[in-house]
Amino acid sequence: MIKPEIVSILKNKIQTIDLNDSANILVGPITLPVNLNGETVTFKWYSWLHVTDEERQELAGEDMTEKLIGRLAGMKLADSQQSSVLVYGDFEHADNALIRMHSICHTGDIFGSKRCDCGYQLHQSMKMIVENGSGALFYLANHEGRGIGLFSKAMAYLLQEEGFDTVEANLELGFEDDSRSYTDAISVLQRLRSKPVTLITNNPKKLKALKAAGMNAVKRVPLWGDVSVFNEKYLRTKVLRSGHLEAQDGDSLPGTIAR
Ligand SMILES: Nc1nc2c(ncn2[C@@H]2O[C@H](COP(=O)(O)OP(=O)(O)OP(=O)(O)O)[C@@H](O)[C@H]2O)c(=O)[nH]1
Repeated sequence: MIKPEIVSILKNKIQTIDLNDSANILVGPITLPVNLNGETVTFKWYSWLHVTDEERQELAGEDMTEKLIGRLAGMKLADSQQSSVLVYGDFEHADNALIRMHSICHTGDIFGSKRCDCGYQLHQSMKMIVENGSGALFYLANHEGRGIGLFSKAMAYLLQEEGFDTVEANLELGFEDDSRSYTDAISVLQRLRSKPVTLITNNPKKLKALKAAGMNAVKRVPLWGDVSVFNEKYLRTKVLRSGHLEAQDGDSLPGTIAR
């Protein structure tokens, strides 16, 4: 039996976002003070849970929060992946909002690996959002290795140590180069803001995904940086093989990544 006071604390912080054949259950906002380059910056944090159509129907009704809490302990959510979003400023109403759709990178974001530019992009985009005054960083937890998962990424890294590039390594292991979906994140974005956004990315596929979801007024700002001998080939492969838009004069870096 879930105590009524527990339900009443959580009820107003849980909402369902319906998709065609499934749903996302969004929880938040939660106050999240973050250490950003030595300064404390306060974000509003949300996480969401993707549920199937069947689960949505089972949870439906006035007592949805109670039913959800009742199932939570049995759902083994730590064994799967849930994504989240850090929101800054008056995200719903601000005229200019910067968005980052950041694919999880255990090695780059957590360990600070220099084999990719992910850790740099994560921290730099948080900084850009705060400097802009409004924005959101979506941290997409089922995107590891451009959708192949951490274990497979470890295997892909071993192939890369033998000379395969990042795209070839994915293909040799039986994956597509890029199998990421932005549908869930876009549904959350559309719930939190209906005005135009500017996307921080070098990847035109991300812009295309937002436009395909009906968000026509989307602009882009590039984000290149932290180029080193360890990731130069990886970055060049993104431009040459994965369709990333190369740096222009005036972008932070890298002059070395040329066609
Ligand atoms: N399969 C594979 N994935 C990698 C490798 N290095 C980084 N990643 C993953 O690539 C994802 C980031 O994708 P990128 O192609 O670097 O960049 P992007 O997100 O498409 O584009 P930007 O928005 O410009 O950053 C993260 O999920 C990383 O885990 C690699 O060598 N092989």
